[in-house]
Amino acid sequence: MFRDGLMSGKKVLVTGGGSGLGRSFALRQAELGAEIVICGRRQAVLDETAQDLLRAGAPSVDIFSCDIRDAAAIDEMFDAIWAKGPLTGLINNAAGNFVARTERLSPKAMDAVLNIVLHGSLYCTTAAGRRWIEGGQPGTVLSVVSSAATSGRAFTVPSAAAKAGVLAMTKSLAVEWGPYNIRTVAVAPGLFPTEGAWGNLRPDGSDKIPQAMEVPLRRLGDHSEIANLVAYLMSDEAGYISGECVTIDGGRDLLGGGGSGILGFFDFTDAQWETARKGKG
Ligand SMILES: CCCCC/C=C/C(=O)SCCNC(=O)CCNC(=O)[C@H](O)C(C)(C)COP(=O)(O)OP(=O)(O)OC[C@H]1O[C@@H](n2cnc3c(N)ncnc32)[C@H](O)[C@@H]1OP(=O)(O)O
Ligand SMILES: NC(=O)C1=CN([C@@H]2O[C@H](COP(=O)(O)OP(=O)(O)OC[C@H]3O[C@@H](n4cnc5c(N)ncnc54)[C@H](OP(=O)(O)O)[C@@H]3O)[C@@H](O)[C@H]2O)C=CC1
Repeated sequence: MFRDGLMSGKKVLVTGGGSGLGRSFALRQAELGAEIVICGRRQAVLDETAQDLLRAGAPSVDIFSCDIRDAAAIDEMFDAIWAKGPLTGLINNAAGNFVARTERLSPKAMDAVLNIVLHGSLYCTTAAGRRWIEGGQPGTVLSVVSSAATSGRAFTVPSAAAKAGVLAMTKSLAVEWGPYNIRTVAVAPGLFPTEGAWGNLRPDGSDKIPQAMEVPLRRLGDHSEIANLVAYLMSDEAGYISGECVTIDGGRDLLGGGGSGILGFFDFTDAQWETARKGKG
């Protein structure tokens, strides 16, 4: 799909790059020739993925055990990265999320999500941007949000609020940092199975309909599809795209806009449609 070496000369930090979608983003860019840095809280996960990244072709891989809720730890990590050579890109991917009734959330529970998604992304973005501006270097920040950033989502309110903040950050900085040749972009994934998302967000009994029925294309996303989109957006081929959020969800968000009450219509028979047309449904 891409020319060989599309990402040669690039050095990209993927937060939460040890597992889930972040791992897939890192692997795809490694295949395309980028130097990769990943961070997360679990050292063993990072160690294992680092080996996979080298096998995939990354010219170099660095790993940092770093909790992105901790601004000082992030600064230390960025100093250590820069000591070996500046990043050209940052992917704000790490996230925390769980389903809960919002009125029952404790302040700590709200903070657990907001501190990772909103504060962590802002800390990492400013840590990179400050260094790029001081060094007169260009850069790209890609943040992984969700359609909840624009449409909201019941039962995951701290995550929806945090993702909305990250999207606002993306659009704001596209303007403020554009003159420094720093691009800020976002992707809004639909359903891409990962242990983290499915473990925290899809408890038994929560699926009233088969998951694929939530999606107009009638299937869940494949990691390669979003990893290719992310690689393109991180590459120089996307050099004139900034402040934009690309939704990659098989049309799911548009369906949500119709409300869950429309789901039954997909199985309507001709007779049912005829009855509805006559106002007897
Ligand atoms: C399928 C559709 C996809 C939609 C968009 C997808 C978005 C995603 O982000 S998917 C990514 C999901 N992945 C993860 O969440 C992985 C990382 N998650 C975590 O580390 C934890 O789940 C965390 C977010 C809770 C943070 O962990 P930690 O800092 O260790 O937090 P504690 O376990 O100490 O809990 C802090 C606080 O939160 C309360 N809490 C935790 N889970 C729940 C819950 N399910 N319901 C209600 N409250 C919860 C916990 O009780 C603590 O509060 P206090 O009791 O007041 O101390
Ligand atoms: N999967 C999906 O369908 C969707 C995903 N998304 C978004 O995509 C991104 C990836 O999601 P997904 O791969 O499913 O999630 P996972 O839970 O599978 O992965 C999350 C990653 O973030 C890391 N992480 C979590 N908290 C921290 C922290 N405090 N500091 C550093 N690293 C942390 C985790 O590593 P560790 O635990 O070792 O710290 C893990 O590697 C997220 O931004 C999510 O909101 C959006 C919509 C749908």
